[in-house]
Amino acid sequence: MNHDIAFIGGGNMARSLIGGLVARGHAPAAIRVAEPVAALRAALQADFGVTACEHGAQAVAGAGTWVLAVKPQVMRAVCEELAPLAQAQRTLVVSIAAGITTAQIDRWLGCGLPVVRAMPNTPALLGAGVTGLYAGPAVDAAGRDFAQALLSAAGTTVWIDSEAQMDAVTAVSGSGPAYVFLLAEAMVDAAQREGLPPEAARALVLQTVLGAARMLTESDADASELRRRVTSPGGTTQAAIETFEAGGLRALVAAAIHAARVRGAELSAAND
Ligand SMILES: NC(=O)C1=CN([C@@H]2O[C@H](COP(=O)(O)OP(=O)(O)OC[C@H]3O[C@@H](n4cnc5c(N)ncnc54)[C@H](OP(=O)(O)O)[C@@H]3O)[C@@H](O)[C@H]2O)C=CC1
Ligand SMILES: O=C(O)[C@@H]1CCC=N1
Repeated sequence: MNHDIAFIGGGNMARSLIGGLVARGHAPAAIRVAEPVAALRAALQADFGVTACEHGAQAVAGAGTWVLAVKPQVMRAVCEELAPLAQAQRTLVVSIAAGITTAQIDRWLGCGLPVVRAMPNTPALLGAGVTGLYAGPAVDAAGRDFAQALLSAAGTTVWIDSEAQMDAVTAVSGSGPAYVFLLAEAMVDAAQREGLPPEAARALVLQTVLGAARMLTESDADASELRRRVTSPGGTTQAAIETFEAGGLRALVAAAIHAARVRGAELSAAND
């Protein structure tokens, strides 16, 4: 199998994936990116040594795998423009777009192609991402293996058997880093409101998030047990946790993730 990879779209997520691939030893010469924004092309070339082109046709020529990394709103037009080349090359297609289904991608590319739907997240840039993967019906074992190897450069991977669940994956882990960043922003703001200088507030919050994430992934205890160990009866943490619970934090998180999942389905329907 030809291991050259063409990215269509060189924005935030493609940049994270390319950074992960190059950091893990994938040859930059075997990665090409199509990206209309000149400044993004220059940055990708300078930072990772990959080849960046203005047009999709230049990037995909000879590439065995295409990673479709454009917004859902332009995916149909991008695919239809590349359909003749997709049919000629019979390429493996990996779409990372939120909401857009493997059947839509296949139809827009002219039908019959192996399409993998992947949902990575931005920690991919550090090799600390997680990707949900779903293989469409035309994907063979070699295609699954290559898609998994590609996304493994970004972190861990989880295969999903039912494509309908990919919108939930998107809502949980695709968008999830933003939820953690929002909590960090709110904690830094609150720390300053309580009188801490901005730099101290930032340093305290960032290391707290990092330390807590490491405990979640490196200790045997689950999140509720780790929380219990911080929460001295009648102490400071209890006062904070009771405030979160009284404010409906759990229901709010559930409603937010539900809204993200519903939005994924809407993106599919609205851009068909
Ligand atoms: N950001 C994230 O955390 C994640 C994003 N995704 C998915 O990844 C995809 C990209 O998202 P993201 O990287 O955030 O978006 P960005 O807007 O940062 O990147 C998309 C890039 O594609 C470019 N583009 C537009 N049309 C074309 C074209 N015809 N050929 C090549 N490139 C083109 C855009 O240029 P221009 O701005 O000029 O339109 C833009 O630079 C989306 O489908 C999203 O759902 C998936 C997981 C996580
Ligand atoms: O916000 C979005 O639509 C994309 C998909 C997951 C993360 N970012």
